[in-house]
Amino acid sequence: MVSIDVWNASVDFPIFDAKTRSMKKQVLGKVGGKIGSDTKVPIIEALHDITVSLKEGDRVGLVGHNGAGKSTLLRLLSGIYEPTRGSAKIVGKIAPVFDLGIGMDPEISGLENIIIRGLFLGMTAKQMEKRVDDIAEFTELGDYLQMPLRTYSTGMRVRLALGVVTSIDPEILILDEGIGAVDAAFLAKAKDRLKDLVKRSGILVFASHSDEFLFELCDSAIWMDEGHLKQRGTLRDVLTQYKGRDPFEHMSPENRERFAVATNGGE
Ligand SMILES: Nc1ncnc2c1ncn2[C@@H]1O[C@H](COP(=O)(O)OP(=O)(O)OP(=O)(O)O)[C@@H](O)[C@H]1O
Repeated sequence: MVSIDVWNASVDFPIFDAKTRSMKKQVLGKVGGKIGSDTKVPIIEALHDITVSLKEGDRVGLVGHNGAGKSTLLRLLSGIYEPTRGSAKIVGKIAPVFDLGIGMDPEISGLENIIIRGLFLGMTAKQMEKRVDDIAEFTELGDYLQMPLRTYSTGMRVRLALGVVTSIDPEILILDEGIGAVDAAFLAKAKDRLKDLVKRSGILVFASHSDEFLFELCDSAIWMDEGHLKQRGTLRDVLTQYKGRDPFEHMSPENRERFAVATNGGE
């Protein structure tokens, strides 16, 4: 069984390059951090006293303003950051997808990159070889897959990366919003694959600014605010508090109906 448990965790970033008094003031004024008492180095407390428990089947959206601590929390939940104070326990294999392009080598072909990227996401070479044809078909890149990645346009790279990411079998899937940065037509095609990917995952945590995308993939949510966990609840409740209005108000009737059934068991 997969699980993530975080107890009273804080994550601090010391800012060593803010040496002058005025620069320290500027840094701290912006983010409301605090000066470390021993070192006089300004410290930004990106996460403050977070306690959260995630278990098999959880599909959690992460919302909050810029700088609220979403990316830092995703990295804490992935085991990439250790808490400065408090503790974190992760049971399960993590597939962190923060940047679609990461782990791609521009000098090798698209086909070779499919295997390499899969390895980065915790798959074996054998597993990836079985999926290459399916990924190739999805990307619609044809003969380009034999060419080095540096010859691809940005959009072509995103297709390749999205094809690989949606082919894996993650125990814990941690997605940052960059995944939405694909052209709309291709995203529509990727949506079903993304939904299947989420179905295969034990736990999903997904940071996004898009209500519709959140409703597609998540049923509950966490609202981060200035490094604090402000609210955890159903996706609809959290978005209503966070945005000050019910997200269903501005949705198409079809989506409203679809998401209401998925999240609240009907309105
Ligand atoms: N490596 C780092 N070094 C110093 N400060 C950092 C670092 N990473 C994040 N921070 C600071 O921690 C705070 C939280 O940042 P984080 O990136 O987690 O926010 P976010 O909610 O993901 O924002 P966004 O929506 O803009 O991506 C910010 O004040 C940010 O400046």
